[in-house]
Amino acid sequence: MIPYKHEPFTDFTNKENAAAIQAAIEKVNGELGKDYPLVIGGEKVTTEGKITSYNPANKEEVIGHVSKANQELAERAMQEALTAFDSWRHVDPAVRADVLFKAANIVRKRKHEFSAYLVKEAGKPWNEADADTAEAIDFMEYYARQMLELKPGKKVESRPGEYNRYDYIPLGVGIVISPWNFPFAIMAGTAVAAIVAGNTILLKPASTTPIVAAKFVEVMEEAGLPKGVLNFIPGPGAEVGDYLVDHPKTRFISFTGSRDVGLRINERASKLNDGQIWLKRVIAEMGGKDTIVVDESADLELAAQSIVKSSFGFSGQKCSACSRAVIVDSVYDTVLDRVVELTNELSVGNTEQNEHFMGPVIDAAAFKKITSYFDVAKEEGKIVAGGKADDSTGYFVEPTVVADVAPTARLMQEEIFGPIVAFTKAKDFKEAIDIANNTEYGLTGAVLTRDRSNQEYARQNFHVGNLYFNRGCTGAIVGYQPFGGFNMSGTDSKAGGPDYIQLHMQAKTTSETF
Ligand SMILES: NC(=O)c1ccc[n+]([C@@H]2O[C@H](COP(=O)([O-])OP(=O)(O)OC[C@H]3O[C@@H](n4cnc5c(N)ncnc54)[C@H](O)[C@@H]3O)[C@@H](O)[C@H]2O)c1
Ligand SMILES: N[C@@H](CCC=O)C(=O)O
Repeated sequence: MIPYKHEPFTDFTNKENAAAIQAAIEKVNGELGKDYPLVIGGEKVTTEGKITSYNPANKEEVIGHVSKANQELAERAMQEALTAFDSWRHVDPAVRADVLFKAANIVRKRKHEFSAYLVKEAGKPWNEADADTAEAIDFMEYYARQMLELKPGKKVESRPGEYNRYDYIPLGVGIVISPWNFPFAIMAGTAVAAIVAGNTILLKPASTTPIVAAKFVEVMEEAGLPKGVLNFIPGPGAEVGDYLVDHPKTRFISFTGSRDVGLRINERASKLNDGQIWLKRVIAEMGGKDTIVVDESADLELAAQSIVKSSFGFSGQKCSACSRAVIVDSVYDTVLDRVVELTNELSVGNTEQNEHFMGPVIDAAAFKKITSYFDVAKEEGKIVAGGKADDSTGYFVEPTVVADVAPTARLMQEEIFGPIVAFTKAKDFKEAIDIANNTEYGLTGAVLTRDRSNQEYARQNFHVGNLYFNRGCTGAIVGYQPFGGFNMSGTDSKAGGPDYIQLHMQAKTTSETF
């Protein structure tokens, strides 16, 4: 077994690589508008009602149509998943891991094609699409190895005349509900973790990005996953989601998305329904309101670069994105001025060619929500860069910097999920950390400092699941920086970490007396 190493990112300044992704985008352009079925018990099911996926950079362009599940089809998928569980749970974990290794290799060979779909369907710039695809490969490679490690169980002690074992067994049927912002990595990662652990699943991707999910389902079939283990049921969250969350045979729910939907799922899952004989397990990775703190000892150029990259990468549409910069008084103006300079250099546009740092935001609803914060920004601070938007062809929002915002202002508290960063001044480092902690979230954060005592103070007191020093707060790598947050950011499941697979399993003690 080759030791796990994360999939390298593609260097698109290399002409061959640039030509390869361009060719993949051309190929995808030739496939636009196709129909994709549901997959239930291995059977391809086409429905009359469809979810249509559009290019957010070009509102008129249809990426594809996906059949739409309703409650009846969701029930059929549940029955297929229950049947498949009876056999899949007994399949040797090494064989289950092999399916993931093979799938990772299939994706690796078609890497740019997947990234091209992410460019077209989610509006990702090339580098962000490439990172999303690389992360999907990483999840498959990493969780497969994790399962092999767990296969023999964990060591427990035995007394003379006694043989004790501690083994992990799967849970049952899981509902995997994924967001649109990492339409490949998070969707595939949450699905394969559940599957390799021996569970069967119903996968409900976000309705804005179902095509890349449909492509992934094809890969899993090609990799040899038996029928009924992965059932693909895109559909409206409220209708299909609620039905399956409430279902008495649902054993666990793996959800990644917003705070409000996560809370709804958590609440509904806690209610006992007729025929239910277990407590449902909920894995919920939710929103963020992430802060970068800069003190007076920091490399201020690095600080400015880190804030810009973390705030505006993929148009700020990451749960990890920096949306608050808390800067100590003495260097506030210097950092703010440099961030404004760097922000003014960024370009926004269609990312089909590699010309723009930022593409569109995902859809009309996101555009409306994000731009509504421009008025809030004018009330609560001063817009010093950006502040304009254009939805005539696609949903383009300028990267926006808002200065002099109070720590408790809406702009500093609410998840905007777009390219807007608010700046706040702190009188000293301790106050900066207090401000960083004053939201209900606790996902990521970064501290730029050369002062070791400040760094250690932050390590102990900055309450986030992923804390970074002297870099930005986005871009966790599977197996290197396990990812998940505290408080309203979710259950801190730490995707891509050594404890993740176990969340999809239960431990069984057996004790034999001789
Ligand atoms: N913590 C993390 O790891 C992480 C990662 C990515 C995104 N996010 C968060 O996700 C959000 C953005 O994604 P989004 O807009 O897709 O989130 P969302 O909550 O609107 O949707 C997420 C998924 O839930 C489904 N859904 C909606 N209503 C449902 C219901 N009643 N029952 C079951 N499922 C339902 C949606 O269809 C979608 O598939 C942001 O808040 C972001 O911070 C968190
Ligand atoms: N894991 C990603 C964020 C996922 C949420 O959107 C990061 O670390 O930037």
